[in-house]
Amino acid sequence: MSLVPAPPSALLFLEVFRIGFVPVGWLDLLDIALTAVLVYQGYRLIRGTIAVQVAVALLGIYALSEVVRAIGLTTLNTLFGAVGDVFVLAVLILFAPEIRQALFLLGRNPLVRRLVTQPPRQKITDEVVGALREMSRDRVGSLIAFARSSGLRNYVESGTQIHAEVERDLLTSIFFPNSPLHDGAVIVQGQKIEAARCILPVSDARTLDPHLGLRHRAAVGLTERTDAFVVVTSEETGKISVAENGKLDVDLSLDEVEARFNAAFSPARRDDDEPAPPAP
Ligand SMILES: Nc1ncnc2c1ncn2[C@@H]1O[C@H](COP(=O)(O)OP(=O)(O)OP(=O)(O)O)[C@@H](O)[C@H]1O
Repeated sequence: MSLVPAPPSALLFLEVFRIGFVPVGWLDLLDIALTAVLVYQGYRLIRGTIAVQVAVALLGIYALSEVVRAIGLTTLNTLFGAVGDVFVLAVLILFAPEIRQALFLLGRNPLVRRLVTQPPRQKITDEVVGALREMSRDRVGSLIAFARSSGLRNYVESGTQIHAEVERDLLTSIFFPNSPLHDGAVIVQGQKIEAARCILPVSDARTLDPHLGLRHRAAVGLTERTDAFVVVTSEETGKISVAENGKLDVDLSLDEVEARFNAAFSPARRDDDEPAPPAP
């Protein structure tokens, strides 16, 4: 009895049909489909260029070498063998521009981009902290809500849709006092500023400082109903506050805000997050 485990391909091989006495399995079908896609994409890439003629010539040489080998022409076979040794190198050199373009296109594929690029969270943090620094210094009132697991669609729809990158200059322009969008809240979902001028639910919690105005109460109100993370700059004092889980922390430094932001969006934190308390 053999103790050597069967190769995975043998385990996965499930016969679908037979061509004569040759069994065809799911793996073969997958293999054929992937090869077809690859060849088709390669063809699309070089279609209409001189590379087509080069590819045809190379295929011709390859076919000829196989014929020569099959019928046993020794001298020619040795010659083609020598060519075969440098075949891969020749393909790489001859098709360098096409290969570069294919890799470039592959890198632009959203699926691959997701795998190979870091999520730009740090960039968002930097942009937001930069905007908060400016708005706090210039005493510009602002209210920015960051969606986490609870969707904020209802609130997004109450405002003006933007769907733009999170950038410091855009945030400061939105909240600039003369801007038509400065009233209300900005909502960030994922990597985008989804909307501005959004109306958030106002908290009437008696535990809040009675001097707090509507901007801060709206920040708390949203976090009572959802697990959003909200930052506020006060127009009156320039202080920066963070609202989370129905609580407001006032007068935080930029470093503290950054730490809170990073903690709120770290994957570990998301997993152990308590659900937001129900709306009162
Ligand atoms: N429900 C709401 N949703 C979103 N934004 C709101 C809401 N209510 C008020 N605001 C925003 O808050 C602004 C009013 O701020 P108010 O002065 O009452 O608050 P505050 O908490 O004292 O803030 P600040 O310290 O900046 O003055 C409004 O101009 C508006 O932009």
